[in-house]
Amino acid sequence: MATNAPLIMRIMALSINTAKRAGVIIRDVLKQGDLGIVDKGKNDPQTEADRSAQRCIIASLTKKFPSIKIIGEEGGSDLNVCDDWLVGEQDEAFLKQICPAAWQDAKPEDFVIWVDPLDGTAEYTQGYVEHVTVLIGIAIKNSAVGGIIHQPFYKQSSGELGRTIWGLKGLGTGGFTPVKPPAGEFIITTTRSHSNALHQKAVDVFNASKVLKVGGAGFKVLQLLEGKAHAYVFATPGCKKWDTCAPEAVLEANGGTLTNINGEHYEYHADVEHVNSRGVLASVGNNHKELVEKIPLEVRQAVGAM
Ligand SMILES: Nc1ncnc2c1ncn2[C@@H]1O[C@H](COP(=O)(O)O)[C@@H](O)[C@H]1OP(=O)(O)O
Ligand SMILES: [Mg+2]
Ligand SMILES: [Mg+2]
Ligand SMILES: [Mg+2]
Repeated sequence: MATNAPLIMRIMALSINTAKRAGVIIRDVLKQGDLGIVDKGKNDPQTEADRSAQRCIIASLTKKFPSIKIIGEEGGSDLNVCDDWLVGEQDEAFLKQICPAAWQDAKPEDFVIWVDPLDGTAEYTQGYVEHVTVLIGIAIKNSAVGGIIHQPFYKQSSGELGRTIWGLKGLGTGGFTPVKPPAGEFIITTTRSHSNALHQKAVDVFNASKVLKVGGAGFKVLQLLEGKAHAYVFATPGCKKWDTCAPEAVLEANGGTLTNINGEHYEYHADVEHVNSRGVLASVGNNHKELVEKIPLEVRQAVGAM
């Protein structure tokens, strides 16, 4: 069964276990205490956990799927990793599911895998570890189709640390229970570390009943999926394709929508520009278009020109 399953199913099943292994690395680096922080730019830190988790993920996926294009946030990594970091086992429970017909015949050259080994690095270095996620996004022919969002520091009721959420368009989601956000309120989730005056203007026009400021694209989309917020607004460039590919796929597999602030989907082919230059707008209801129209034209024009 496992080796005969369609490629997308095998990639998803290996990515689930690889994201979990990366989560262990992220917890271990924090435990050991020396984060090895390097500044890549303004408000853009990288730690030993980002570097090591990326090596683990890319080495494992490359070994099993050598002809598939993989793009990771931390650039070209040394893939000569210890055996302990090489994940070869696929998640068997995931493989038992039926592959949606649309993806059954996808070939290696149709795929791009977008890897954010640690989303929410600023929050990781500041102790907001529950905002941290590992993101593995799977694009087929330009579109975000499948995604894994692993939360290394999520405390399960059993006491176990970490949980792994997946989504595949046409199949659905797993690893959590989707909840609808409360009716009669409008709660926005947004950045806590990359705001500016223009972005704030876009948030303000919604006149939200509550604005949650949290780190990471993965964590914000989880808040939408678990009914903590109605919309995710990020009206500034800065996040990249590896930040949105997995969250977009998981959210949309559950009926939500993730686009730029003009309501257009991003493209995820191998040659696309990495920056999401027109920000992010994500929602769970069926009023995405209305939300887009609320963002003032001057904000949309200014974000597009940044
Ligand atoms: N200006 C920026 N420079 C670099 N990364 C950014 C920037 N803005 C957002 N990001 C990435 O998008 C994620 C979501 O942004 P925010 O938390 O501000 O809403 C951040 O955790 C960060 O990912 P990462 O932590 O993987 O570098
Ligand atoms: Mg980063
Ligand atoms: Mg990120
Ligand atoms: Mg990252």
